[in-house]
Amino acid sequence: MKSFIQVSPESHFPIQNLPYGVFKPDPDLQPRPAVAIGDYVLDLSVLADAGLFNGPLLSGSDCFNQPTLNKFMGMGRPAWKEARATIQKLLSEDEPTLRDNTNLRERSLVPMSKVEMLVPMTIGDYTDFFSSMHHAKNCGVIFRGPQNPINLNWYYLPIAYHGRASSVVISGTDIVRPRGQCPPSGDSLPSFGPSKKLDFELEMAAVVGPGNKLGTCIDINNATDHIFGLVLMNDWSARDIQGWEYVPLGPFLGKSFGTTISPWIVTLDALEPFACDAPKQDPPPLPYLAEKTSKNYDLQLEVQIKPSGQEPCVVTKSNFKHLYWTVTQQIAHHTINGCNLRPGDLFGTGTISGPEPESLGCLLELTWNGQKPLSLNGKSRTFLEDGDEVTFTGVCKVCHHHSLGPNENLRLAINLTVVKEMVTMLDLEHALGRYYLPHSKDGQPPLLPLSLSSSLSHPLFGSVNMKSRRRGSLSVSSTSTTVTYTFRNDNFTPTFPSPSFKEIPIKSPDRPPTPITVHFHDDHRPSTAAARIQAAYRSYVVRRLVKKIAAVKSEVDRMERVIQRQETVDALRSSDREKLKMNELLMRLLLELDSVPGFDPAVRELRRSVSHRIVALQEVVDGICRSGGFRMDAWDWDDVIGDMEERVCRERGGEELESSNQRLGVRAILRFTAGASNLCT
Ligand SMILES: O=C(O)/C=C/C(=O)CC(=O)CC(=O)O
Ligand SMILES: [Ca+2]
Ligand SMILES: [Mg+2]
Repeated sequence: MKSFIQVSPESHFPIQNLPYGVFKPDPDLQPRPAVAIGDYVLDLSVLADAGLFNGPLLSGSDCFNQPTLNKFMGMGRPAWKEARATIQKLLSEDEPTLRDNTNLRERSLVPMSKVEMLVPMTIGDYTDFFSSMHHAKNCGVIFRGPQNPINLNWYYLPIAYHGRASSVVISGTDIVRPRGQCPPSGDSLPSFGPSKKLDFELEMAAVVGPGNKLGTCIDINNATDHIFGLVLMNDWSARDIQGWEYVPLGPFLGKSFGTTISPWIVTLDALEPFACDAPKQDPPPLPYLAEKTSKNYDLQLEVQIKPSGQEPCVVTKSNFKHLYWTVTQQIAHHTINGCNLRPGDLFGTGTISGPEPESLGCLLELTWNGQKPLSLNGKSRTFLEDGDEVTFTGVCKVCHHHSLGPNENLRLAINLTVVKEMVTMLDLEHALGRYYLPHSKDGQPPLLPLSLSSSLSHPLFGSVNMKSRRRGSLSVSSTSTTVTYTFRNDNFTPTFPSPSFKEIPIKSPDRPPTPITVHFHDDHRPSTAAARIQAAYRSYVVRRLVKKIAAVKSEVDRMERVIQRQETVDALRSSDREKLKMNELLMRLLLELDSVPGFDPAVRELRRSVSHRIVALQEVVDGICRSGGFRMDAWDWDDVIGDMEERVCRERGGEELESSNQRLGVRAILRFTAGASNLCT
């Protein structure tokens, strides 16, 4: 079959392909569905308006007068076949309807170079599988070592994670280098910053057709009818962020910052001539995953990286046929629990790596996690750099047993994506700086992130609740410098109709003046005013100090949780360095508390209770280290606590112990030991 439109032999879009997409002919016009033919996009809304979709399923349908393809996708294979037959006929060289109608041709055929392509469907859900055995094996060796690279479950079910649909973007969209936490190396704490291991993942993705209702499943042998077509997909991955965060719940921020798809969806009808047998599965799949015929497509894939200002280099060549789990098995598995699929849902295949070293689908594998750099234009390269353009190409080549002419290479669309340094860096830095302190001035490692919200809502603070309101502050760590104070606690009834405000700057040696606002109501006598100012100032200072203690307390909570973990116990027992580190951290918390002046009894009490908890933790750490090779559950906790009490009494004086158990932190130890033994049973 040939079109009346000239299609060059190199084109991805001969009349045999006719992939679907959505485009805008002009920034001000509505998006509309199209197919690609040669160097043109064919506007399906124009053909529909001209009444040219006149088959039984499509005549009268508005599926091509939509800004996305979801409606058409939901109509199912019979409608897709009818549309393909109509479009192929309209474009064929012998058919005069479009060929000889200049006006219709001019309105419906738009040069591809002039249009903007959009993500062609609303993607409600996006799932990314892990279906190439070569990829799974290589990742397993890299992440977990060579002993047992592939978990047993991988051989029984198509593993996947739920990806983020809202960050799926169309080819050509800049990808911002993500920032995040990267794993600790050696004894350091996790670091934070732009990812240094930004990677591509060579994937394809299936776009779901009709889908299924919640509570039903799709039979494996009908699953093809739920696949509208395939796109190329790049699941951009930040390997350093991913490696730190993915245990135990799987990929999260290391992959959610962007996923690129090609603009054109190639239908399974177009791919049919290139179907081939999928790999034989051993062990055989469970019956719900066993298909009568298990098909892949012989679809050659290639990735090029073009460093900024340089020539592109091909870095890998793979093939869709290497997938172990087929897309139909993915669909059957995804729905076997009754999970519903909807038109437009996206199913990533997972990185498609082949068996050869030059057919690996991502830089993680190609450079073995950066240990074996590639050479790009003579320069050594491990991961992606800013300004790189990554291009995926998929091509089905003519096979001799299909009588396709020389024009009839079937090519999939190009995916062209530029990576740029992120633009929102400043805002993000600002927002994160409050929670994560990269380095303190003295070069000490930071205290780990402090969370104030949990501490402030802790009952411990009930007695110093001052009913303050913060103005304009949504965040608990707001740095708002205005404290608005009403005198509820000072025997004033808050029923004044229109209070006036005064700002009173407070000077302190270490920070710029901070105004606080005092509400004056109908009583303006100087003595009352002075008393109120004093009270307001005092409350303000108390709150500042409480906040400081709260931050330390929250860190103590965290340390208590950390110390309860068996890994921590093991590390403390086996390494003096760990013990030293832990003691230093606890000591720094004590010093931090010491810097809080205790002129107010409530503040003093609070400070004391937190410092006693730290002392108790120090005792627990000592106890753990002294307990040598025992397991936590084998300890005699009564002895441990008895020892501690005795020692604390000896060192700090008996009366304090008698005055309150809680103050000595013994209750904290008891709580801790109860938690620890629960943990171990
Ligand atoms: O084998 C592992 O422990 C982990 C592997 C991965 O996380 C690989 C990966 O990035 C998943 C993907 O291909 O999207
Ligand atoms: Ca992936
Ligand atoms: Mg992704």
